[in-house]
Amino acid sequence: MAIISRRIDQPNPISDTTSPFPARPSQPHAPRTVIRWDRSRVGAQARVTVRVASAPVMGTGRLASVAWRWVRADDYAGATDFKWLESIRKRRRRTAGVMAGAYALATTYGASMIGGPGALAVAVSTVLGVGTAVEVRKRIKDRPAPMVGDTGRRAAPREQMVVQAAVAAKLGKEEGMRLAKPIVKDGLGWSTVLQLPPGDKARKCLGMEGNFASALGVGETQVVFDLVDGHAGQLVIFVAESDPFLQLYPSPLTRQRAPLDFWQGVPAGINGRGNEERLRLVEASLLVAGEPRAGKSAAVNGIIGAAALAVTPKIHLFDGKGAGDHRPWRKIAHTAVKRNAPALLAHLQEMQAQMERVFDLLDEHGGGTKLTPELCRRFGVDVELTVVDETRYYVTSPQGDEIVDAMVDIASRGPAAGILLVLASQRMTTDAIPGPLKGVCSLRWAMRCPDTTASNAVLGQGAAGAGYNASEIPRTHRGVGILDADGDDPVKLRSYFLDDPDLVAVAEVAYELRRAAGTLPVHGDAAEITDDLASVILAAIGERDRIHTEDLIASLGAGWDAARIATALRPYGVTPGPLKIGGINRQGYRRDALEAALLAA
Ligand SMILES: Nc1ncnc2c1ncn2[C@@H]1O[C@H](COP(=O)(O)OP(=O)(O)OP(=O)(O)O)[C@@H](O)[C@H]1O
Repeated sequence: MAIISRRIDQPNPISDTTSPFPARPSQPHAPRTVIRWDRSRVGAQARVTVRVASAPVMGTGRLASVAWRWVRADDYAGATDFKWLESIRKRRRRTAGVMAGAYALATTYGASMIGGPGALAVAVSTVLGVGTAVEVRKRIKDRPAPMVGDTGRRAAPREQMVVQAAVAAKLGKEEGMRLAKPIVKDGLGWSTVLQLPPGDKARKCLGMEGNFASALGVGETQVVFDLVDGHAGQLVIFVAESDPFLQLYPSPLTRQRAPLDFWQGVPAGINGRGNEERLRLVEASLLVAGEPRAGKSAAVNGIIGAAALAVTPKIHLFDGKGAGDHRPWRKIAHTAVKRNAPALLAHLQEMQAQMERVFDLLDEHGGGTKLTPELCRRFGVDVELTVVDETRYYVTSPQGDEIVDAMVDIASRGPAAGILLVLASQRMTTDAIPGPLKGVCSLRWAMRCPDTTASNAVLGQGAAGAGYNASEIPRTHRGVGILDADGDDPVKLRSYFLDDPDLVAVAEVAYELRRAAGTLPVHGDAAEITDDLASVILAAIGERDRIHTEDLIASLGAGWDAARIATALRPYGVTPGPLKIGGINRQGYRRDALEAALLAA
């Protein structure tokens, strides 16, 4: 069904060469007569003639029908006081009778003045003229052409067009399809609520935005469907003026000059309706997946930036790709390790130990089952954010099984203790993101995926069928993804973007804020960041062949204790042993043992 009728200057379908008449032999020097038999034009002319001829009759009929409904007092059809209703009808019948009498009198008078047939013709044509005007006005109103707003730009379409587009897009049956709310200007577009025919479900329409956009004649990504709370048969339709996902949204973090409240959520990006989406990381672990160059690092950088500006969260970065995507954050990160699976395992085990400590604190102090900002201050603990980029590198390493077990534990129980996990992956296969791990990440962010299977692997089985398919995101829409937070319907958004200079600037502001708050990590300076904790320990041992654990702790600085050193070195098979230094026998470490283990790793 045509929704927006457009004038198309079609070529004459039956040209000279295809004429059904045999071509005349051309006569030299005689002007050639071309016979055009334009069937479509004849049809169009016939249609126009019928439409013009029918206008007076249809308009007069319409007038008569309105008059008749008025006399019958149909506008008071719902009234229950029949006596009162009958009095209205009586009054109207009288008025109609007076008007008909006046009309007859005027015609009779006209006939006596200008002659019978002439007066009759004037009387009839007056009525038909009014009828024609009514009909023409209605046809202009109903014409299915895009409305043009005051500014000359295309404004909201008419109700009828929206309903017709909904029918053409097969959102439901024609009968009973209507708008439940008027079309209103809504931000950078318009919106309305569609009432589906009884029995048709609005949820079924999710994912059919493309069909509707095609029927309406707008871009696929301009249309957003939303469900209406409390009504399964109504659908919110939003249509943006232009493609909201082609715009670049600079991150609001670039304007942040004061510590940010991480507990209020991380600004993630802008959805199809132009509204901001936030990620509540303190409630769940996040999985970000998508094909190469889809925008995972950009999304993750926004999260790290927010945590950095929040001043207190401790940030631990594990880069399985090794491309240095996290380089700007190293100044403020408590851990920044590249391609080192044993180091990740050690860190995860440390996070598990921290998780148990927090749960014990919560239990002992009866402070509830979840960490809150207030409890953080009371217990002197901080949120710990671990970001693992290119997870596949780690889960397929020799430590893979242990890493997956630790990740599953942290992803499922950690958020309540402020131990947060963000995993990013280019691959969605089970070797990259094992099933149990996927199951416990209740925040899932699918950037463009290569196919529906991959998209479902991130968003869950059946997500594509329910209208959420990240493989349908155009390749040009980098940074656009579908965010599925348990408990809410998934939402499409474009992440905020921090270009390289912005990243450096935000990291600089975060560094200063952390310095003022006294929350910079012990190394505190980019130059001191090494690839993993074992290297940090080796650097702290320095030129000494052997060192007692307590001297090593003093050398490493704040944030270190015997347990942390032991956890960091365990994956390398390095354990403390009794060492006699300066005549004192205590537990300590040998430099050569650690060097050998690091070389072998
Ligand atoms: N939200 C965004 N807005 C605008 N452009 C973006 C956005 N996100 C990503 N891009 C563009 O896409 C490019 C690739 O993004 P990014 O490096 O984040 O992808 P990736 O998925 O991490 O890639 P890889 O898997 O190869 O590491 C960026 O350099 C940037 O130009």
